[in-house]
Amino acid sequence: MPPPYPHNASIVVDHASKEFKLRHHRTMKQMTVAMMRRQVLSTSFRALDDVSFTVRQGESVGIMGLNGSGKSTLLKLINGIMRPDRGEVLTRGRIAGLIATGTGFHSQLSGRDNIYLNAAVLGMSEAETKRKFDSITEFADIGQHLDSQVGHYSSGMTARLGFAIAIHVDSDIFLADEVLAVGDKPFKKKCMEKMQEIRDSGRTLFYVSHSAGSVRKMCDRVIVLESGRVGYDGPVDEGIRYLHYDEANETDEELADDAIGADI
Ligand SMILES: Nc1ncnc2c1ncn2[C@@H]1O[C@H](COP(=O)(O)OP(=O)(O)OP(=O)(O)O)[C@@H](O)[C@H]1O
Repeated sequence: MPPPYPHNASIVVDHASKEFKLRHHRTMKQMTVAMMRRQVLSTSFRALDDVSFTVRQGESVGIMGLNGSGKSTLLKLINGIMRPDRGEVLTRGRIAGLIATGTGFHSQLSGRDNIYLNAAVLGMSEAETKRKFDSITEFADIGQHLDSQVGHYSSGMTARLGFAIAIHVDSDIFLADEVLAVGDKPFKKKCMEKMQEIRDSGRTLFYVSHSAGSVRKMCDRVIVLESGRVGYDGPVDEGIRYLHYDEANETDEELADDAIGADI
């Protein structure tokens, strides 16, 4: 990462913005009619608006905020799936993680074949994948479904396989988006333990979550996004207070996640 960025920076987001176009008409016919009537065909919508922060190597950062506030978009910029329209997003080292369940999977291939395919996409050699294969399948714990096509997997099974592969990539930065959203309780607990291990190994952890409990357990800093802007960036407890995510407002699901967070 070139100067003026700090030498120990792992992720630098520098005045980054990302816009999407919202089309108001879906079909060619609707668009033609709208054009003839001189109506607006689309409007721009800023999902991320002048976002800046730096994450040091080894920091674990929780990304929180309401639905649609731009968390996944931010992860996609960091992962390199998307580029910012303005500003810069720089990362140092190898990135792994689960940012959208099932991305990179080929639905007609078996779980077994997808492990090799997905691992290769994430930069693992065939020999490395072979070496780690048993450990990956043990973590995913999808049993006899390993040889069924992934298109027939439940969302939880797809997430299990995706997460199991991602944690076996030797990365410097680990991105996790809602990994706990679809897994069952034992799997959520296993994921949390694994992410704690990742954090304790000195890798950078970037963790999107709505669960105050798991962020409290996992992270030493919280960034809160509000309509695409950084609303808060600082210590975890204050961030959670900023969001008013106190126990009184939490759903059963969040309380269950908190319990898992407290378990480990
Ligand atoms: N490819 C896209 N095209 C158009 N709009 C998009 C696209 N991707 C995201 N958006 C919009 O950008 C906004 C931010 O979306 P994003 O998925 O980043 O939010 P989020 O904070 O991760 O939400 P959630 O908590 O619901 O997962 C949303 O309004 C969403 O509709």
